[in-house]
Amino acid sequence: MDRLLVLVRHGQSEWNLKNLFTGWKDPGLTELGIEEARTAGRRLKEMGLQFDVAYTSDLSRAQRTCKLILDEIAQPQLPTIADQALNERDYGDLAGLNKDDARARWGEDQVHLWRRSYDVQPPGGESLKDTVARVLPYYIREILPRVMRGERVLVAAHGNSLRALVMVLDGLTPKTIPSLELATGIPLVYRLNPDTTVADKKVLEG
Ligand SMILES: O=C(O)[C@@H](CO)OP(=O)(O)O
Repeated sequence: MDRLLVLVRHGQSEWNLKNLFTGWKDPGLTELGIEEARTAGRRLKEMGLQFDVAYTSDLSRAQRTCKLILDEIAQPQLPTIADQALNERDYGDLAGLNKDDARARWGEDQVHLWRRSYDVQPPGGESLKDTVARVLPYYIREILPRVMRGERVLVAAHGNSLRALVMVLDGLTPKTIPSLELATGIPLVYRLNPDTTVADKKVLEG
């Protein structure tokens, strides 16, 4: 049985381009982001991958990425479930601020802690730990049972909601998670063992 789970971060957004903290704000994709999403779809197509269901967040950059991928793999009508549980980490009061301006104001180290540490919350927002606490139950309840039944599942979501999932799948720790960066539009192709651990992981880049 093929227990296939593919994770893809959305293509470049307008706010990625402007270097703004985004979180639950809802900017669209840039031209490059659209192209990255199409390229992700082409890579999945080259691997001969098809899906039984897709999951995405409540935010348009992930939904558009999902749609562009499904168009590319000729599955435009695939059942797609959008849920807030897969949204980006809520950046709280940082949302809309320029990341370089934030470094100038609060210092490189503090901004890095807010962006990449496991348990430091940005002001008014979620730490990665908080994000894991909402993404993981949704994964266990909604997504994992399908994968274990042999349904092939695509998840198009966000840098930090997917870092939360990859942390669990790859067995990363609060110490090792800060160095994990997920590039836009690069599919992570997982195959799971019958006990839900990872049998195989491929990163579809280049
Ligand atoms: O701004 C955001 O919401 C995220 C993803 O773009 O940024 P960061 O990489 O800083 O966590």
